Amino acid sequence: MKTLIKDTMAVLPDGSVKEVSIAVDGQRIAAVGDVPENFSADTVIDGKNHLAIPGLVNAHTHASMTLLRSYADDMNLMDWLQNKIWPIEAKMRKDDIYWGAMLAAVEMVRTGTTTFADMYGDMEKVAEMTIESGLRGVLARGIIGVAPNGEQAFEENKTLFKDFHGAADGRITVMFGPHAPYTCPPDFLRRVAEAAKERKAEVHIHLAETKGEVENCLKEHGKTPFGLMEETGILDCGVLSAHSVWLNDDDIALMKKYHVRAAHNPGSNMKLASGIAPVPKLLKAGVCTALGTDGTSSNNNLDMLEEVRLAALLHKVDALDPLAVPAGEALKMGTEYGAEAVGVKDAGKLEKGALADIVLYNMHGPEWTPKFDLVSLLVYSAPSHSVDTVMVDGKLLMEKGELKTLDEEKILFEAEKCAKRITQ
Ligand SMILES: CSC[C@H]1O[C@@H](n2cnc3c(O)ncnc32)[C@H](O)[C@@H]1O
Ligand SMILES: [Zn+2]
Repeated sequence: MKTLIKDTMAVLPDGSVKEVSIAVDGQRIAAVGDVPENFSADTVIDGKNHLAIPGLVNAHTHASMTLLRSYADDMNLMDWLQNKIWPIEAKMRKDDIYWGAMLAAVEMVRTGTTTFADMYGDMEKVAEMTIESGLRGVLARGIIGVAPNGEQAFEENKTLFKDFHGAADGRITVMFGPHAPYTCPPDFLRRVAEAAKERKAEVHIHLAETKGEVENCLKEHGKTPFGLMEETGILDCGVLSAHSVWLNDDDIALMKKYHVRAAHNPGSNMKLASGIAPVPKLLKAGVCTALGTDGTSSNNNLDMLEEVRLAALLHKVDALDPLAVPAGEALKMGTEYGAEAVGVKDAGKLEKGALADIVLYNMHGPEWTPKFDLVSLLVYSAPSHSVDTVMVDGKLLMEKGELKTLDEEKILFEAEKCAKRITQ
């Protein structure tokens, strides 16, 4: 299957914006500009007055938590988890996970996300969503490593890896998902590290999210969460570290040494009042720092353009420096660095040979007018409903606002039904 996106404005890997045509052949980009004259496309997309970017990467979420959107707000992390979220998650069945994930898929495609890194239970249902929607998914079975379900969750993560790693033409990869240092004891983490290493799998974990987590970790283990991860062997596996808010210089040095990738969640960190991650410091230290929404009960949506905007704004006001995270760097965090963080090779850039994960914004409308600087318009002004066309792996998931793989009305209906049942 060959597609030509003709005469679109495009954000290129060096940050410049140019008018080009983009040729896609199978899963990959065949040319950006200088399209060979004999390129015979099956589909031609008119790119005039559109802006093309590499697809947005949500580097940390819990897709099926869409069912819990607006269920528990204005609480801090541990109060929210222990008193509202964990009790209701205990009532969720496989069907709920599936329809919650499908609801997330609709929202992700509509807002320009092409890859998501997910951690939850019953992840074979999220794999099903990934296969059906056409999205790219980096899936981990979230493991709370204590009785009564720790061992079973660990086994389920191994099964998930066996059944789905590399599935859907390589669109699915599987990681191990020990939830956090405060839910997984050190010996359990050691076993997870061994299992991950045996399979050459990576680890997705919440680390250093709150001040209390770090204080308790120091009290109980005499080490920070990152120090503990080094001791237990988790850092040897390749780690996607969600949050990474409360870090000292030694933690940042460990992140650099072990090539830990941070998934910064500005919306969730603000809403749960967790703190402000030292993002400019991480970027300066050369730590790959991507963006995530977290689940929609702590955000409360999956709109990655909003996270790009929050990242650009939050760190300016925190550092009292308008250059702390410039617009172009924030966009890279949501695209190029995102692809690197979740371990998807050859993605996150509009260049020849890259995976064809492409989002087109329709630039007609007040928020896109006038057009001095298209990256500035995208990061500081554009509404996500101007996402017009979404391609993953060379296949169109949305064209001119029309979803190609998902039955939106049925999904909204079923998700509403599931949410009512679990909250009754
Ligand atoms: C065991 S599956 C994953 C688990 O993580 C919970 N969760 C959602 N958001 C956060 C967060 O910000 N920090 C820690 N844990 C979080 C989710 O509800 C699932 O129980
Ligand atoms: Zn999370």
